Amino acid sequence: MKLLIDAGNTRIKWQLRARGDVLEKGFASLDEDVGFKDWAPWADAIERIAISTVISEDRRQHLQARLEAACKAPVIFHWAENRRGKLINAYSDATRMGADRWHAMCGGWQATGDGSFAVVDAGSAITVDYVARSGAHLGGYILPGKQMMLRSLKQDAARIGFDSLDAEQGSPGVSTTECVQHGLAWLREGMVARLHKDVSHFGLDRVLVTGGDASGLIGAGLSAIHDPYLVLNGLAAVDGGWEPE
Ligand SMILES: Nc1ncnc2c1ncn2[C@@H]1O[C@H](COP(=O)(O)OP(=O)(O)O)[C@@H](O)[C@H]1O
Ligand SMILES: CC(C)(COP(=O)(O)O)[C@@H](O)C(=O)NCCC(=O)O
Ligand SMILES: [K+]
Repeated sequence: MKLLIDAGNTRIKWQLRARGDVLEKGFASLDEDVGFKDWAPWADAIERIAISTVISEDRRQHLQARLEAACKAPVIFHWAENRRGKLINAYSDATRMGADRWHAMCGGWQATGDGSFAVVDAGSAITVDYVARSGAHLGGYILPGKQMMLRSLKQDAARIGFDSLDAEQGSPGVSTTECVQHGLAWLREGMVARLHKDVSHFGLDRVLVTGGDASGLIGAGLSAIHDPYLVLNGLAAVDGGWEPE
């Protein structure tokens, strides 16, 4: 049995797999013991732990130590690579790319076969990456995520005080709360429109979306396949021995 972990800046996503089948899965806050309790019953049966992460080196070491204390299995970290199979990273220095972006692209490639695709990961930050049918990564974007935007408005402007409000509409707001929350919806709509334009411009066959705020983008009209575990699918393929050609 294998434990797969995608440790992002906000949450970890995990799955227990045996012979490729997903037996258990879940989300947990990185700073709580929730995930550990969830998979504790299987601790003795876990033979290997594979991790894709973008957290700081301090937090990474802490996570590794906790896993090693809870489980005898080896802990293996996988990072972004120059290439894997036909998939070729556009970064000249692949070590600078977030492992989650690379593994999401690997998951997209596995799901799409020889098709081209866009991957959107709406997590702490939002990332967008485009992959051509040949497997060439065309590049991507990094944007602040929903909570990051709200936090920066609250922290960096003295007189923006607002409440939470799950605004789906981008109509002009008539209070601070509405202006901020409708502003987010407005930005989402703009992002979705631009993404659809790029999909047509680059002739991409499909869009895959993941991350905690994926449903917000779908609500704003994003035409995409939603897979909350996309990064883990790519990680599983890489850890399972999918050969870099
Ligand atoms: N239960 C939840 N806990 C934390 N964030 C959540 C939750 N549900 C949805 N979200 C949203 O998901 C985002 C984090 O997405 P996630 O994919 O877990 O990020 P990361 O990969 O950076 O850890 C947050 O910005 C938040 O808006
Ligand atoms: C952009 C990210 C912060 C997204 O991570 P997340 O928000 O999902 O936790 C992460 O992929 C990262 O730290 N990337 C390193 C820079 C790069 O990819 O170029
Ligand atoms: K992520």
